[in-house]
Amino acid sequence: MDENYFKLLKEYYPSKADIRSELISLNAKLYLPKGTEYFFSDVHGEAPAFLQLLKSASGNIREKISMHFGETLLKDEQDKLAELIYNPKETLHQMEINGELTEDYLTITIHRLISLFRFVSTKYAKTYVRKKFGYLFTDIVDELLYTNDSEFNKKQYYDKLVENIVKYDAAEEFIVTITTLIQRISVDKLHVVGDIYDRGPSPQIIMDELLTFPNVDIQWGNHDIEWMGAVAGNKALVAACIANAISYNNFDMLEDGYGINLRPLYEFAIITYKDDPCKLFMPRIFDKNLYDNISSEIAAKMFKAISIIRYKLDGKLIERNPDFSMEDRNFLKLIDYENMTYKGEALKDSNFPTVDPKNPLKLTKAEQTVIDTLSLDFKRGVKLNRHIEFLYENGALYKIENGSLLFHACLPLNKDGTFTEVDICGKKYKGKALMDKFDQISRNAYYKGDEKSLDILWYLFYGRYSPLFGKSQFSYFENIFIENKELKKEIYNPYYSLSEKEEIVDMILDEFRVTGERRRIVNGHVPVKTIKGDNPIRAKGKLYVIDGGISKPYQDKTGIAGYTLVFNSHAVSLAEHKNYKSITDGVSSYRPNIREIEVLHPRMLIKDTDEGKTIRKRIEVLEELLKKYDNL
Ligand SMILES: O=P(O)(O)OC[C@H]1O[C@](O)(COP(=O)(O)O)[C@@H](O)[C@@H]1O
Ligand SMILES: [Mn+2]
Repeated sequence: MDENYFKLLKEYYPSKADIRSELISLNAKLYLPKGTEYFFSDVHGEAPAFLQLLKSASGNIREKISMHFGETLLKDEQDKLAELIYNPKETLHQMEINGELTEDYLTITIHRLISLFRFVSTKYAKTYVRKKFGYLFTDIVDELLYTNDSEFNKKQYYDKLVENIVKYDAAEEFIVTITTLIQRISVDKLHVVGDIYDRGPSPQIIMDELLTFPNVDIQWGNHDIEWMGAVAGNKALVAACIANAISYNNFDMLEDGYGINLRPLYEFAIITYKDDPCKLFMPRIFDKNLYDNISSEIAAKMFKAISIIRYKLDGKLIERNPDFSMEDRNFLKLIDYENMTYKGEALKDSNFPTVDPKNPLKLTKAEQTVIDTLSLDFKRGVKLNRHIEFLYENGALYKIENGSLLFHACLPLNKDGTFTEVDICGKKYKGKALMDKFDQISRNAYYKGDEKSLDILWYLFYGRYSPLFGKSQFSYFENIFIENKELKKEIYNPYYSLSEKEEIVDMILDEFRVTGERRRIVNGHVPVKTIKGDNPIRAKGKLYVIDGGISKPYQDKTGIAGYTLVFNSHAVSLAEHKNYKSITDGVSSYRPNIREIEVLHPRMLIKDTDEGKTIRKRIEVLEELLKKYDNL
């Protein structure tokens, strides 16, 4: 490192004492226990369940309450305290209505919350805990937290602080502050292994929450890249987002949540498909819209209208990208319009008023207007753009941290277990290089608006060798129009059977240079069918697949409401969530089944983590600075 570097660094440390003080705390920090990492995946727009799991730290806060108050509070009181921590505003509001918000209650509750906060934050350094403080009540929280009320000299001071919080009507705000802190300190890091978008009704609420979270990373899923591509300017992906959303009746999300004006599509659909009942396009309704109620009959017309537009745009994209080798997915070109068949199978619906058999990919003028206006809303939507930007800034195709290699779906493999070479713009990539290339292209699409990169985002959503998709085809056309199951089959990439083997997982971890005694891959994407005996733990514990179906439409298939992975200083554990209702209804008493999978002996300290490595490097540099200090 050259002199200039140290000269610059010296400006941050006005005296040698400053460096020494930093060195002392850094060296000590290495011996604190590692913070708790939470891994979620495939939350698919299910905001209430996700928020519940996040706020309760997958049930961990309830566990802490019972550890701390097990001998002094009845179970019912513990539940109530948990409920207050998860949803402070709503709980206090309800108590006020019930006339339960007495001064006594507020005083006792503040004491309890402080005591719990002290308990959950003991494993962290004071500086770390302080960093989590917001801007409200900072000094008061600090005093209460680090003053022991049993210290005789300070008892009165401590009690007066709490008393005056209540007296000056600040109790409710204070409770909200301290409960948020308890939540924040219980989850040090959040990893979302993809698929925040599609199916469920409110991905925008999940994103709003993630935006407030101090330490979160996202490994993009195929459904995220679809939305990212749409916002970046890929019209075929705009059509896909709208079609997926309407097929699940997510009108509130589109119009109220993201301000996407559906009026042009609506008008176009009711005119064009006036006498067509669009039976095959009825939306699947799991959640009712509160603000934007549209009848299923109209929704079906809109779904069909945008689907035809989608197939046309897909077809054109496939044509202009022969290197994608996706001609067999060019539905409208493959239809035999005389016999109304597709790949030899009869079409269940053959009313295509806007398709010209001689030029099936040509959008009518009205269709063009519809997709142009929708695309403009994707481009301009302030909230949507903030969310997508957040995905770009805090996300990537994969991440490596503390021995975990995280990616959403797969790494394309050949049947013999070797990495599949994928042709991108005339050059072949495989393994880690393939992931890095796709990552870079995803950013070029958004930040530079590069046309080819925009088309590659489409490929990442649907493509045969996309590491985000991992299947032979996405049967969104066949599922609607064709009876024959053979044509609908989506065949998984060999990754899915091969990754059951430890040596394959080791090979992938080696490829990504993930070292260490304990290392693992964490994936989402494929629902783990627990009812059928599927196991989320594979390859002798080196691969976890945590898509267990927080997504409501998938719970019949999985039998549960998903998995979350928790990695704290004691163990890597798998939390199995029973069902959606048990998460969102049993709010306060909710505790998932927790299985400890990798037990860590001795307890894992910061020095054993990636953060520890960074700290050690800092120490090295600071020690060097100290040596040179007088001569700089
Ligand atoms: O049940 P839906 O919503 O129609 O989705 C089914 C489609 O979703 C996919 O599974 C992709 O979505 P996932 O990434 O959530 O698995 C396709 O392979 C499949 O055709
Ligand atoms: Mn997925």
